[in-house]
Amino acid sequence: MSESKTSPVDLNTLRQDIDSIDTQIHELLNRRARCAQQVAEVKLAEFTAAQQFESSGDSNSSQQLLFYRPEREAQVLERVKAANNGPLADDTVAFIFREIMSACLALEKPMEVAYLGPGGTFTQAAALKHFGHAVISLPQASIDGVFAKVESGQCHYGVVPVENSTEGMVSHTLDAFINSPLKICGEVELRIRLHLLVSSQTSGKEIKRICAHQQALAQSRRWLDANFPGIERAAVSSNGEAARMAAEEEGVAAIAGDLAESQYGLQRLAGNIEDQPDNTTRFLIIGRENVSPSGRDKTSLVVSARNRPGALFKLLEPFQKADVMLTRIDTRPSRSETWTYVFFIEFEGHREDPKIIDILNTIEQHSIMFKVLGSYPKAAL
Ligand SMILES: C=C(O[C@@H]1C=C(C(=O)O)C=C[C@H]1O)C(=O)O
Repeated sequence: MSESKTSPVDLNTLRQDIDSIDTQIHELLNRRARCAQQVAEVKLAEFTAAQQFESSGDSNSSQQLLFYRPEREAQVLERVKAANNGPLADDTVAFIFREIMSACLALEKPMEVAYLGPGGTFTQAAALKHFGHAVISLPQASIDGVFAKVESGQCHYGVVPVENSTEGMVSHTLDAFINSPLKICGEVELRIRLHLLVSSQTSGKEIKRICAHQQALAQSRRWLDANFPGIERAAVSSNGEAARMAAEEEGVAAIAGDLAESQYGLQRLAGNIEDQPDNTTRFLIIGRENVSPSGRDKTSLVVSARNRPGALFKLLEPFQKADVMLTRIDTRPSRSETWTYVFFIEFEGHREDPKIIDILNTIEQHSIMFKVLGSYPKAAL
């Protein structure tokens, strides 16, 4: 005879248990929030003391930057994942703690994050995944617009797409870095799941036109050929814009993600219609401050060498000698001189690690242009 038959657990008792656990979680959450507030007070006191010596009058904006510590947040997320014994999945607990930290930090004043808009795009989803939902996310019309908002100090951080697993690099983002003083402060990876969405007025009726960003159309082309042959497809400026059109025009369907679906109150006719099941986009967090080491970091570098035999080899050799893992390398034509190239190199480690300092010094000697774009924690979610 099974255990549950001899001593059936009563539903009411279970619910009382849940209520009592919730009360404890609630108390602990507020205890944690008070602790985070105290950390903020300590940081502010240290900052104010340091300023008395430097006397560089500073704004509210940089006070907010003082409270937010990307490397510490990455460590918290890694720690909860490592300590997790289930039944909740590691990623699930990390997401919950992501939101807890976001809410604690927003007690001071929510951070403002610029992203490539409009609302409902995957870049907004990436911003919320990285910072949690307590930030204020502000849509910008272009990648340059995102850089400008952060450079001017109007926003604390920015989020821009940098590469897609099926479509390759977003070259505009790489080019923007070359002339910008901003630093890479983090990275986010997002599984891109595309859905066919319609408004309630279109649901059940004929679809006359399917709108989406050209990348989303390309990423679901085979599915569309099989399921909607002969229906007009229109490329629009973003998935968010496609969702807005579907919400307003009868007979229009959009291909977009979860966030656009909920923001525009659309219905899902078909889910996960992307042709590549592991379709992923990587985004970068850009900011004005360097990030301290978290222990699990990456560094991005842009460098240009004299155009002569073995130039690229000379740039890469120090990594091999020091046994440092390269995570990506890309080439872009240099804007200043025809047929010269700049290389974007990404590798594991932080610019303050002694081994990395040596590598960077060697590379700088072999290059005509050299710029560390930033060291930042590897994506933890
Ligand atoms: C509490 C701190 O400050 C902020 C809040 C954090 C949190 O809630 O865990 C973590 C890092 C910071 O963004 C801290 O630096 O420890």
